[in-house]
Amino acid sequence: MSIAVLGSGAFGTALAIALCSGGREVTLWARDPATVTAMRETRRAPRLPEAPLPDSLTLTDNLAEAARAPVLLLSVPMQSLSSLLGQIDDDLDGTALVACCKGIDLASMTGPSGVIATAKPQAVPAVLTGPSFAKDIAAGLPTALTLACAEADWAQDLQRQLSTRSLRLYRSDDMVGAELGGALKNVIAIACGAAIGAGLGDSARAALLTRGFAEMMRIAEHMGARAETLNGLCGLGDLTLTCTSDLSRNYRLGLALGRGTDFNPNLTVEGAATAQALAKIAETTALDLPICTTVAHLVTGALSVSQALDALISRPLKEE
Ligand SMILES: NC(=O)C1=CN([C@@H]2O[C@H](COP(=O)(O)OP(=O)(O)OC[C@H]3O[C@@H](n4cnc5c(N)ncnc54)[C@H](O)[C@@H]3O)[C@@H](O)[C@H]2O)C=CC1
Ligand SMILES: O=C(CO)COP(=O)(O)O
Repeated sequence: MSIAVLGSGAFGTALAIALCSGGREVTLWARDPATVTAMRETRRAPRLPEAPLPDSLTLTDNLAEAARAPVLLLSVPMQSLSSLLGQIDDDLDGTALVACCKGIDLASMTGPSGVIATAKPQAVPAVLTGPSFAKDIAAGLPTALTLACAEADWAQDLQRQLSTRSLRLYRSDDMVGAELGGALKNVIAIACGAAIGAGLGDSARAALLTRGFAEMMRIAEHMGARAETLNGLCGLGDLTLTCTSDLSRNYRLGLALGRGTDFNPNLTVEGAATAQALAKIAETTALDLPICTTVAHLVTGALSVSQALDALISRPLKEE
């Protein structure tokens, strides 16, 4: 059984480490040859330096070679997925492309499964998502994720191939629901971080998390996802983790905005772009998305934290 992970960031590295258990043949691809050389020498990856790379893990900067594996885990940031797939000449007929990124592509306004379907229509798209920090997966701590694939045989096969003793995958055929859960929770996590950073307290965070989840459900229904999917690991599960942990970069961006402190611009914060996509959707549909649109204005600086909170709190009273 051979698997290639494309993208050597924190998440790709963690997945590659976890999958090396159980005798799988795993390759980790990074785009930068110098990074690959350094990883070979140090057996560490720059975005997850605390985790040693197993001896059995193959490291490469050769994309065409890595892409020959029958299962490819796509672990680059959402806005880079389309360009990554465009660099692979092969049409990947019958290859399983498992998206591990969380967000909405701003160019196509679709999630990862839509990007895959456009770039590689002959491939089998799937989504791996749910509450999990790279650090925990790499350390072998217990983690449960959603593996979504519309093709039943593939879903079962991938679930088996990608589960380990510490990584427990639940199966779903609702790819849109699974990928929306992962994308949308990041936006709500920014809002929750901002509330805590501004000193508004845990009760305000619980309100944002719950009303944010109501917005996630509205968007999911509009996009044809099933409510039960969002109630699972990839929706409610990941929302809970990301809105309550300092390990989350989305939450930490919110904290920095709330506190008025600096934030490292080199960190991957998927919720910032996803919020812009949601603001566009709110503009062009009748969907009521006050928290998501407020976050969109907050991250661009169009609203200050106090203006954002005023805008939310002064909305007309309504039924829950
Ligand atoms: N870090 C985590 O705990 C988790 C991350 N994710 C998701 O995984 C995705 C990737 O995130 P991280 O690995 O954390 O990010 P990261 O910031 O640690 O790494 C991103 C990696 O992608 C590479 N990259 C960027 N553009 C590229 C391109 N065009 N071609 C090839 N490589 C490119 C960068 O060089 C870097 O190695 C995100 O969508 C994130 O939401 C999902 C679950 C957990
Ligand atoms: O998706 C994640 C946890 O499930 C990681 O969260 P951040 O991208 O906010 O760090």
